[in-house]
Amino acid sequence: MEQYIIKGGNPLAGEVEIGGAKNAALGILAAAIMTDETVRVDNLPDVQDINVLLEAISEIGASVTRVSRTSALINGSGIGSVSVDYEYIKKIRASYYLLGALLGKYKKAEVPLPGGCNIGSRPIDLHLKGFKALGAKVRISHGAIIAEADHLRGSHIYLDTVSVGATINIMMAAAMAEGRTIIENAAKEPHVVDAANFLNSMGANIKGAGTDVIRIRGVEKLHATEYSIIPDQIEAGTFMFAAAATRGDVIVKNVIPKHLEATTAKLVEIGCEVEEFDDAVRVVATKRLNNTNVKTLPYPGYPTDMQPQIGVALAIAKGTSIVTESIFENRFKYVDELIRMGADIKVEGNTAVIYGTEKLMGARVSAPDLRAGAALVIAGLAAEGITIVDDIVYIQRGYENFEQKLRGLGAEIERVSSEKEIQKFKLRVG
Ligand SMILES: CC(=O)N[C@H]1[C@@H](OP(=O)(O)OP(=O)(O)OC[C@H]2O[C@@H](n3ccc(=O)[nH]c3=O)[C@H](O)[C@@H]2O)O[C@H](CO)[C@@H](O)[C@@H]1O
Ligand SMILES: C=C(OP(=O)(O)O)C(=O)O
Repeated sequence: MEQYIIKGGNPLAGEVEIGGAKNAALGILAAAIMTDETVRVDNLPDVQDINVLLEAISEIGASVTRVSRTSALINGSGIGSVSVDYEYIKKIRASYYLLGALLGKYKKAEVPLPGGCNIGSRPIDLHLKGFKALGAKVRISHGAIIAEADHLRGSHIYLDTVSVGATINIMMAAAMAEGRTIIENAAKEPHVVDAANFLNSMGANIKGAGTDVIRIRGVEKLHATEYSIIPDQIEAGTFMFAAAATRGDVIVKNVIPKHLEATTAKLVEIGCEVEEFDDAVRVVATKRLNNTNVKTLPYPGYPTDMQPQIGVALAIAKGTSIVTESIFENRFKYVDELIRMGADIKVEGNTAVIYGTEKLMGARVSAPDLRAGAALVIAGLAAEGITIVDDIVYIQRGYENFEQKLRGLGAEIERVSSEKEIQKFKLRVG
């Protein structure tokens, strides 16, 4: 079991390069198997979830060639099975994208129920409702979802909750259905747009992605493409809050500033300077942060995947802040760990009332999930003394070279796996 050990107190300073968006890449890699021609995907993030999905698609017969750390060639012509039976696939949320991809291409898919971070009950009823509207029969058998159809036919689908996963999944299946599909109340996240752009580059006919009405004209075949994934706005936002919480000065490079608007607005509100460039943002925090209120919402609202990170910053801000989580019911698990570091936070239902404290103290804490884990690392960087974060396997699901990137900004952080290494770090940092 690996841990991060951190000596806090250094303001982060310098430049950090952001990788490709995990949640866009997961949809795009699943969609890549929808053609029998070779697809090249660039700017893949080098994270655990991507490796798991690539293994899963090669397990069903697709050929996957890693041409570099961040690029892969995928050819779906050899797929011999539409049944995804891979022991790790259950661990990732995005395994559900193989349903839409396989159903669209082969009109049949059998995929284990998805896993992912335990941040709420996370039903996939809307995905299944969409597949059914396209004419598929859907059943659950022995922990797997089986969806099949003689023909998929375009349909008018209204999503009663805004869902990123359902929007992308239905878009994939509908891309190869007969006729026209309209998805209403679609999610507008940048990764929805990226998945649509990718499918269009393969010959799909999808219009309106990025608005709440997506129109899809089904095509019979998709073809080869070369595509580069958008930058990860959540990784970027995490570094922006790390800069803020440590009163640092960080240039976050290779981003699309427009995708960071909600994060930037909150950083400015709590007293940071945020300078925007064409493909970078600079975050400067020179004094103690101010309090604010924030509510998570679908894009372009403040992202739920950035909720724990702002929670940590507000824990050391002046005054009282209120954080409302409106997407997932179980996303405050980092709060108990933060309290162990000296934070003063009360959670009631989907609201956390954060009474800012002057400083946090290093402690041994556990990452309860991906973003909460990253937030606890930020807490450790801002805290006085040594913090050890356990269960970093969650963090590795979504952050590439996290500790190297932080070290590049002056953080004292090591990935360790034994008591001996912990002692060595403590001796070194004094
Ligand atoms: C792999 C991936 O991209 N994960 C992201 C994706 O998760 P995921 O695709 O699971 O999230 P959704 O956007 O689907 O979920 C939004 C809300 O809709 C509800 N819902 C969703 C589907 C459904 O069939 N029925 C239903 O009720 C969920 O419980 C939740 O309350 O979007 C979330 C919201 O931006 C992010 O936090 C996750 O990081
Ligand atoms: C919650 C996340 O991932 P997943 O949906 O894959 O669990 C995330 O990326 O923050």
